[in-house]
Amino acid sequence: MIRFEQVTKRYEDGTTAVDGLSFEVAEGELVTLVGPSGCGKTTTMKMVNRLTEPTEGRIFLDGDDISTIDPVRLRRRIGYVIQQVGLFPHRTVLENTATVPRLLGWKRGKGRERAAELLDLVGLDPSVYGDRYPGQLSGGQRQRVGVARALAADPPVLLMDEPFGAVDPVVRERLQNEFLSLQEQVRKTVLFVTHDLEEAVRLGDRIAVYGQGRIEQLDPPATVLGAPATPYVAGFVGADRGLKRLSVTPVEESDLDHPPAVRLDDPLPKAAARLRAEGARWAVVLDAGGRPHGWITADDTAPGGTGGTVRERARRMEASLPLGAPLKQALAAMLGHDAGWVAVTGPEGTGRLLGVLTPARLHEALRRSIGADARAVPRAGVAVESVATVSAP
Ligand SMILES: Nc1ncnc2c1ncn2[C@@H]1O[C@H](COP(=O)(O)OP(=O)(O)OP(=O)(O)O)[C@@H](O)[C@H]1O
Repeated sequence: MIRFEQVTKRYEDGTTAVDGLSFEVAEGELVTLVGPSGCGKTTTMKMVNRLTEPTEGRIFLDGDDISTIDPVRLRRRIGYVIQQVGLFPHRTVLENTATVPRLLGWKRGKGRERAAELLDLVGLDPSVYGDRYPGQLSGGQRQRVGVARALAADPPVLLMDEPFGAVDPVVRERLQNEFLSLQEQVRKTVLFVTHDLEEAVRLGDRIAVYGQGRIEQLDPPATVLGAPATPYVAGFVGADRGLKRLSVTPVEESDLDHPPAVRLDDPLPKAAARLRAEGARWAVVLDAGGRPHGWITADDTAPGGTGGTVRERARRMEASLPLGAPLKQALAAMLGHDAGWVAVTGPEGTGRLLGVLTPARLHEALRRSIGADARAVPRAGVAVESVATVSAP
């Protein structure tokens, strides 16, 4: 959806803000850009909507080289949310939200209808807030209007530059949660700049960790925390802090998925029927005691002539851990076995399968852990970044 090809940006004074950047963001994916001040995050964003032009390299949006698209038309395809929301002070919330539809020449009624819909979507009742002026809103409410306004023309892409940077930690957490559920509904392709690692972990499908002008690692949050690609990334995630987060968060029963399970001694047609009935592409294979043995795909169960049992076609998978084990152990098992899931067993001693943990669910568990910590800290005087000081003993 968005593709950077060897993009470099040198400002006139000789500063190289971005240096040979190549990466891709898939449709509907949310990638957070995180890194220290001045490492080129904002420059990266501004090149996407052509507020800044690259010195070298090319950027593609949905396959189109953006240097060939008129900037005004380009920006209609891209919503932009920044920290200083930039609402017009003398226009009402509804009018502010309808800015882009109006610029696009929509009929006034249609624009206002759409604006009201969006205010609702970001949790602001249009009948209460629509006629207010920005000065009559809290900081968090203003940010919500900023998000609603960026979504007004339904652009496929959103660029968000520290959108929640100016609000206090409690409001920020609420805005993050709201934005996550909003994103589940609208599934935009999002580039999200933050200097806050926790925010990056919580929101990102993947995190791009910036060094000076370049991306040091672009991976799902759990991988960035658990397996930093370079010493720089390890330093940035603060070995202690990131690993502690994974080390102190246990795998819980609610984190588990439950794919169909078949037994080693089941006849293949029975396994095939089970998979068909559940519309699944694979099943966990259990031994006679209900302990995980491995897995089998729907293709593996396809009739091969003589029938036979699951045992003959099952694939071995040894990544397994007990319920309550830390996420770090789960991640290590996934990475160690190059597996897309790990078997989770319990209760104590029996080794019986309870369910499986996938990378996506591991990420959710991480989010849960961050959320729980954020709620546990007192409202005043706490920097949301200080995971090390608020993590469980
Ligand atoms: N218009 C400009 N002219 C010259 N240098 C600039 C300009 N804009 C940015 N820079 C420099 O480019 C580098 C990258 O800046 P950029 O704003 O992209 O960083 P950032 O990672 O977004 O930082 P922050 O987190 O502080 O916003 C910095 O060294 C900055 O001083």
